[in-house]
Amino acid sequence: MEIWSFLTFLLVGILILKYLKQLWSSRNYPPGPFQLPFIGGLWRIGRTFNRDTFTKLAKQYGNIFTIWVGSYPVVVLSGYQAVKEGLINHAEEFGERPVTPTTKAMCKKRGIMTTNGHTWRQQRWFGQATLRKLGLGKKYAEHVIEEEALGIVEVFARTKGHPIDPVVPMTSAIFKVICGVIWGNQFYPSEEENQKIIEHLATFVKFGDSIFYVLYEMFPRLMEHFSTPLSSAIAKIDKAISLLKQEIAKHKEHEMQHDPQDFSDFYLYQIEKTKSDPDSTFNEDNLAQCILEFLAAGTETTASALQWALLRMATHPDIQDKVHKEMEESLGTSQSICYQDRKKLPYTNAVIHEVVRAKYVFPLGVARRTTKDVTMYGYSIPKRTIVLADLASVLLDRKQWETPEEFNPNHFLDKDGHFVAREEFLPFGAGTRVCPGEQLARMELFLFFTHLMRAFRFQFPEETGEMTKAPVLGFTFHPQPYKICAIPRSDSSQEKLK
Ligand code: HEM
Repeated sequence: MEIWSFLTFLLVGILILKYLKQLWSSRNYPPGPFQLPFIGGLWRIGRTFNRDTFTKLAKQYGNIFTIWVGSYPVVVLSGYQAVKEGLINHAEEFGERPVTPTTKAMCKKRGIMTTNGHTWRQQRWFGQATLRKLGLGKKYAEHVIEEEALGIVEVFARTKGHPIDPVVPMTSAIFKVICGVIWGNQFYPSEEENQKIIEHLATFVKFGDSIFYVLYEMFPRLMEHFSTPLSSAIAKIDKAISLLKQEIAKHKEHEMQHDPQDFSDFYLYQIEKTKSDPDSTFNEDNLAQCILEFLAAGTETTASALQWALLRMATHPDIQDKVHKEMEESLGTSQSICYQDRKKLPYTNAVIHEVVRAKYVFPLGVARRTTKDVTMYGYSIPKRTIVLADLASVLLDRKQWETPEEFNPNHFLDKDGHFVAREEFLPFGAGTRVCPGEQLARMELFLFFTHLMRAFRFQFPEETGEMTKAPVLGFTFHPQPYKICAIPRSDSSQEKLK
């Protein structure tokens, strides 16, 4: 009995000492909620992420604060000045991604989003340069987007003004754009294969939203002994990767490498070119991971932004009519719309930017990690600390935006109605890890939105009650499910606008 009492005292003593050591070592970090044993400052967050919590914490502790997740410090940057100071002025020091138990198990140090160092530099440089080539240089992506935008106009036209939930058609059209950029038009995976990949990705996203994700990050060794959704999520990711590898093999059979047409052609050519370089990280494992990341990062984000856009147009018919009128006056009878046309459509362009600002789809971006000890605003942030840039706080920053809580396209217009690019507009992050798909996403948003606005007036079905405004947090912030009517624009309605 005595030995058990002694061991219990010893264990409690060790835990108390560990806890006190943690409290002591946290004294130089930016301030934050009091740390309780085991859970740290998580008691202030609750089970699900809520924007107001971060706003309240920034108000209480300032624009840089620390939340302890168990014994791990997470430093949060809030508001434009702090995010700019961190991600742009300290770009190198804040330039890594955390390597956590989950990212290691799922991404296996491949691809762009969760890698660091040499692999990240090579994959990122190549990925970004190729997306740019396909998008802006050859106008290839623009062509793919236009086709899908016309496709979705057809889907809405077939509803003949009856209510439709836009989520599935919108997500599938955006998914196809990314597929078109990756695989080209000729060698497209079948609908069935695409569906399987979408399902595998959904399981992964669901795991990311669950409490098991947090528990696994905090206590990986302990959680390995339990059957959790992590093992199923890893299995799904592995299945998605093997499906993508089958597609890569089919692509190779067509020997397009010497006249590259799409992302996989360019990548396969790069593997060939660098095969005798011992430092090359170009291989099919990394290619499959990059493709998976483009599909995951590029689909729900853009589709959510477009869902918000339709919702906003239905709640602001005056703005919707102004957009349509500008398009009629500036584009006239021109059949096709191209990305360059945004210069002729300052109001429409401002509306699209305002949708993305006011309904940030990726509120906390993707976590960063410090590459060395950093001093910021007088606080010491040690090497390898996890940092979150609260991008939503930048897009809603009262010091930067005239009416941050309102949907106000004037945020992006000068007094003469010219479009103004704002440096506080950071929905794609900033610095060395800024979203490499930004150009593609901007093109998609512009072309999908304008094609839809030209063809339809969007309004809620008559029976729609009060809409719940709170967004749903999944991989992104997206609207609560809703139905909308796409009423074809008739000549008479166009006349009325004039
Ligand atoms: C509206 C659409 C999109 C939004 C709002 C968005 C937002 C973001 C944000 C906030 C980050 C983190 C940036 C940072 O750490 O500073 C990111 C990273 C990333 N995004 Fe996007 N994104 C969008 C579309 C896309 C598309 C279309 C693709 C690819 C086809 C893409 C691929 C990626 C990748 C690979 C990363 C990781 C970059 C790295 O770690 O170096 N995203 N995105």
